[in-house]
Amino acid sequence: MDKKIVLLPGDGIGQEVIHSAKEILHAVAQEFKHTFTFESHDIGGTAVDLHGTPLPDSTVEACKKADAVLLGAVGGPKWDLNPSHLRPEKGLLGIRKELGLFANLRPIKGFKKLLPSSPLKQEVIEGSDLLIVRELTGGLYFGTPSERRENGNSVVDTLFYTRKEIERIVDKAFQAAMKRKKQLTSVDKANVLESSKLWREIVEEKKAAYPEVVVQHMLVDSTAMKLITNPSQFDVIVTENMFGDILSDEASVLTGSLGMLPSASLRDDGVGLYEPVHGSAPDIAGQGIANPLAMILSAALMLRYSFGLEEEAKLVEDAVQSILDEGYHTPDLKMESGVTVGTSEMTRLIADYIQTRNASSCILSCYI
Ligand SMILES: NC(=O)c1ccc[n+]([C@@H]2O[C@H](COP(=O)([O-])OP(=O)(O)OC[C@H]3O[C@@H](n4cnc5c(N)ncnc54)[C@H](O)[C@@H]3O)[C@@H](O)[C@H]2O)c1
Ligand SMILES: CC(C)[C@H](C(=O)O)[C@@H](O)C(=O)O
Ligand SMILES: [Mg+2]
Repeated sequence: MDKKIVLLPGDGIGQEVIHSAKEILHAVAQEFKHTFTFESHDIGGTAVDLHGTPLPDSTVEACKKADAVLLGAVGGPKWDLNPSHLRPEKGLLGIRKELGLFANLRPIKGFKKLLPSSPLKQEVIEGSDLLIVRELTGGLYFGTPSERRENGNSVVDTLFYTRKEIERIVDKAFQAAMKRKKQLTSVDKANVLESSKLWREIVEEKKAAYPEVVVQHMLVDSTAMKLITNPSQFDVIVTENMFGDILSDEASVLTGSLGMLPSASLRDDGVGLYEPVHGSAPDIAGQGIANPLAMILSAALMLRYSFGLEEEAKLVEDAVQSILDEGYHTPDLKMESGVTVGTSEMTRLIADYIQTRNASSCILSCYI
């Protein structure tokens, strides 16, 4: 299979973990005889510095022509005082909107051996395996006007959703639920927000088309509590843009680190941008200790969703589990015992596993 992949490293540890994804994809390509070609483009703060904008037209054009896009992370203190239109985060929101990536899938699955990154008890998190389906191109992030008024002394953000925007993400979530445990939790703030009332109405209407799916509505505040006290009650969660952003970072404690959560940002025709849930982590950038697994697992999602390469995706995921089973982990992860490694060593261990594991299964199949 021949595929053209655009890499958007961005800023901070985005620059480091994107190398890891590329190395893993090289290993996959070599083992399965695919041709993946890579093209890097600027986004975020790096693009502000080089081109005077967080999202150059050349980046948008390249992403539109690509078979898939991998993004590292954007942002950092260097750009914190930039005017709003030059903030690195505008580049990220811009590319999501330009590509029409309305559905952000954030799977949260604990890997064996990893301890939670908080004082949560191991038995609370055991068996938690959920999927947050986050609406990505609407809501507060994109509402207008969002500007200072009264000489800068008052401000407004608008939470705006159309029926169509809610319907398509709710459909996506029902479809995901049909492939999993047929259990859907729709999270909103319908006791206060009009947008949530419309959201709830639409979920109720859509139920008829998916009669096998058991649906519950939950308010976002109590969901935040239940997510870390009884996570195994959840399977698929669907929610609006900002609630999904906050709940997914919270849910990352179940997996041991924010550095473990991958995501796929999709539209309906298979076009996708794949990005870790974490940010540019300025506190550890440049030290070679960033956990590359969220980025590598995002590349696995790309193989599965954009290229239909299930075996390859599964091999990458198995490689991650096996290397963790052997006790190797980056400093952000906690284990009872094990060996602490940096970004490049962790990446090499996974690439080696992919190459040797696939070679041994090939030798075996040659003899059978
Ligand atoms: N998708 C994105 O590009 C994205 C996502 C979130 C935040 N951001 C941006 O990143 C910048 C920093 O934001 P923040 O500090 O609130 O969030 P962050 O996700 O960058 O970091 C939060 C904490 O998690 C740790 N962490 C995150 N990823 C890690 C990894 N792979 N390995 C080890 N530790 C990891 C960091 O060291 C930090 O202590 C901001 O400019 C923010 O806007 C970008
Ligand atoms: C950087 C920011 C705009 C972004 C978001 O809120 O969507 C990030 O937090 C994420 O989760 O991808
Ligand atoms: Mg976030």
